[in-house]
Amino acid sequence: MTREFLKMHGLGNDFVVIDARNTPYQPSEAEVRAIANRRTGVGCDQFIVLEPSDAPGASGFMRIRNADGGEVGACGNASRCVGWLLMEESGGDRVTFQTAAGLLHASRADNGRITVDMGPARLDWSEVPLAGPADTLRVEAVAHAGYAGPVAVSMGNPHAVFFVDDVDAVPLDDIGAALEHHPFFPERANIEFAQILSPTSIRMRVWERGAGITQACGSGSCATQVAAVRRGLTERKADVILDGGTLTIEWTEDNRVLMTGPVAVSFSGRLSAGL
Ligand SMILES: N[C@H](CCC[C@H](N)C(=O)O)C(=O)O
Repeated sequence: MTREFLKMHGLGNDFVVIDARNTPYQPSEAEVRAIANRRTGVGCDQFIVLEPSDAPGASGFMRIRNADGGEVGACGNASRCVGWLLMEESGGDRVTFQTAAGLLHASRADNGRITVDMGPARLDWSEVPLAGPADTLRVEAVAHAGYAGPVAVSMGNPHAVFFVDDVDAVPLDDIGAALEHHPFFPERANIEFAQILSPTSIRMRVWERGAGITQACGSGSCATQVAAVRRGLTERKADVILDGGTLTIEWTEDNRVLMTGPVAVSFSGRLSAGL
């Protein structure tokens, strides 16, 4: 059997997207790894399957798999891509869809950009989760290679945000994996290094759980802005400047995190063999 897919990206964080709302599709971890492989497969950071949803008002369920095959609860850049696809399909300018972390609401913004309400920031240690009670504003138990005390926050997936003076000086290739797998993160973690440029702009680089260094991370940008506001470093709305481009993130007073940025379709294709 073969399946059509769309190759999409948000600021270079790229996805293979399959619409399985009419024909169920639950690939194994090995299948996802093979598709995500940039040498022998299509190549992507995350593999997205759109499934039927029985949640009232939801147009579908977005299943998120990392390149290592694991299923995760949030993927901001892919959420903008799926939101755009669903709005193109309905002709509307807002849409709701389900993820493992809850309902997301997407809407059209200016210049072809998409805004997704990524839901609340989860701030308690047990929600990240961490291995034990800790002050998530500065997790002293997490230290490696001279970096210590990140802010821990969940956007439906775990993040550890380190604030540094110069992100480009951080040897992310060398230390990302050790931090992702730090024992204080029982479900591993996405690792962000952030440099405050002004009260309304942050430069950030990311090592993603299950994917490594990516060009951009939407949920990581949300986590970074929440962390910066909690530390008193930025206003509630700021631009996060990533290797692949810029996202605008607002953490509202009623604890919703709104992410705005572009989406792009790279190409379409067909997957075959064992699908
Ligand atoms: N690139 C995604 C994040 C994927 C998170 C995934 N790496 C995880 O394990 O949680 C984003 O734009 O939010």
